[in-house]
Amino acid sequence: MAVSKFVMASLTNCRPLTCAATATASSYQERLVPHPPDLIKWVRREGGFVHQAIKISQDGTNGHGLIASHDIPKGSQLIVLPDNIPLKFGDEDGVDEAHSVLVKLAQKVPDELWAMKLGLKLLQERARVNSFWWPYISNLPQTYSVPIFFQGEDIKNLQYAPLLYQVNRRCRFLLDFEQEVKRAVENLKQNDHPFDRQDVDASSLGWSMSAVSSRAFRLYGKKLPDGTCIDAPMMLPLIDMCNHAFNPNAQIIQEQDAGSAKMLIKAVAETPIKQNDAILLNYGCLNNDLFLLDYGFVIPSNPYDCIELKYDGAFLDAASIAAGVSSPKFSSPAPWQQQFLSQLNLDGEAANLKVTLGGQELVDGRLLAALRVLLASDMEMVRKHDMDTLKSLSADAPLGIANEVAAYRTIIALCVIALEHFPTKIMEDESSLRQGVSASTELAIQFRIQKKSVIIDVMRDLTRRAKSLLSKDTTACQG
Ligand SMILES: C[S@@+](CC[C@H](N)C(=O)[O-])C[C@H]1O[C@@H](n2cnc3c(N)ncnc32)[C@H](O)[C@@H]1O
Repeated sequence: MAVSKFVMASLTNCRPLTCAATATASSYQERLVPHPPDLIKWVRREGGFVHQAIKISQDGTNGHGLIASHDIPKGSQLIVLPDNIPLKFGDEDGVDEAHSVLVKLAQKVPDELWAMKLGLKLLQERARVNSFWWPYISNLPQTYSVPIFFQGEDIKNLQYAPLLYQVNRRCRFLLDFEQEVKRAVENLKQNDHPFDRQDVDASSLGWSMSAVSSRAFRLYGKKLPDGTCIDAPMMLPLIDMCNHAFNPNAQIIQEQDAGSAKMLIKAVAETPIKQNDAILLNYGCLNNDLFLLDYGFVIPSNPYDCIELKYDGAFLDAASIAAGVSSPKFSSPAPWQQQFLSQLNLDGEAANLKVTLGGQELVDGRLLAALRVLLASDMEMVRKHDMDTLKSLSADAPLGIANEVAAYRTIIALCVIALEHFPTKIMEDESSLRQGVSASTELAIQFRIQKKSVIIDVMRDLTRRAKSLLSKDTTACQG
């Protein structure tokens, strides 16, 4: 269920909350208006600082970006934003009716969709004719490549149930929230209306949620009387033109302004930056699900990408039989094994059955411990080890080589089953890409290729580990 593309507004003499109807690779570059104001000049005019070597580049493959027009030494300030420039959802917006409607609507947004809360404020400013932030907002992309805007076929093309679930959840939320917004504003007077009496639909809500999820940073917000600060998402004009890298050359820091209690937000060079280098920030060590859902891109060979599986006894029995384990106990664990499963929160009413493969951990510690324990027959031997050792892949076969190899082989069999669940093979996906497809189909296919690659990498790694253990075992027997 994709949110339909933006509808045309019929309102005049206002800032319409509409967008382009079709998204192509080049439309992701297009801005809300054809020739938006110069963002660098605006930031300087409003009291911010922009290093003279910082320029906006419009010819990158990742949309607009910032580049250095000459070398910049490490530690240099690149951009400094005073407190008035970031766009936040704050108390300082006053206590008028329009703001209180916005606050009430924001309270109805679930926490994990925090981007929608700030999105309401962004939409309000987008609709406001004399918004202070118009020079910034008009420079925002017109469309986003996040999957809530994919056609149904491309959502299916993702082929990965946990992501399909998230996309459907977001689409359903936006469609319901559209009704919520309509009800909240239907009888309001022009002056009290948060969106200048414009129609807000699921598409415009989706636009603002995506603008925020792909550009906002979670920083320290308001200072509380006890001196601590609450975490607040904010949009950082110009700084948010930086694209992402896991090895960035810039970072964001917050500092108290010497002359006031207000915070300054700075982008600072973390490494020396060479002429023509892109200025890059790390958006976070995220898997491709989050990069695609929130930012609309996929990172090839992402070291943090992983696949999600459900811990299921019958499924694990099938996998371990396929791996050559005789009479596995996953669906009928002994009471002492069940106790371990409860300790791992893999059994019981409030169990969390989600486990992962890939990423930094390679095998979810809880899954590895469960496999080691359920494939063991000697309770005393298991009880000699603490849980951290049983969960750690770096622990050297804590329950013996045969147990360890059986655990690895079971995971490899799980991987084979998981791969078989994808309707296409990587070779077929690559062939589809070569034939030429739309931007969103390409993104969906790249996403699923990466998921399959994660599984294959886990299989390769565990096969290598099993071989190495078995060769150690043979050497020990011979010695
Ligand atoms: C904070 S904005 C950066 C500025 C943006 N490129 C623009 O045109 O306004 C984040 C967006 O930039 C793009 N982007 C950033 N880093 C990227 C990367 N490493 N690969 C692909 N797209 C990237 C994605 O569209 C993402 O949603």
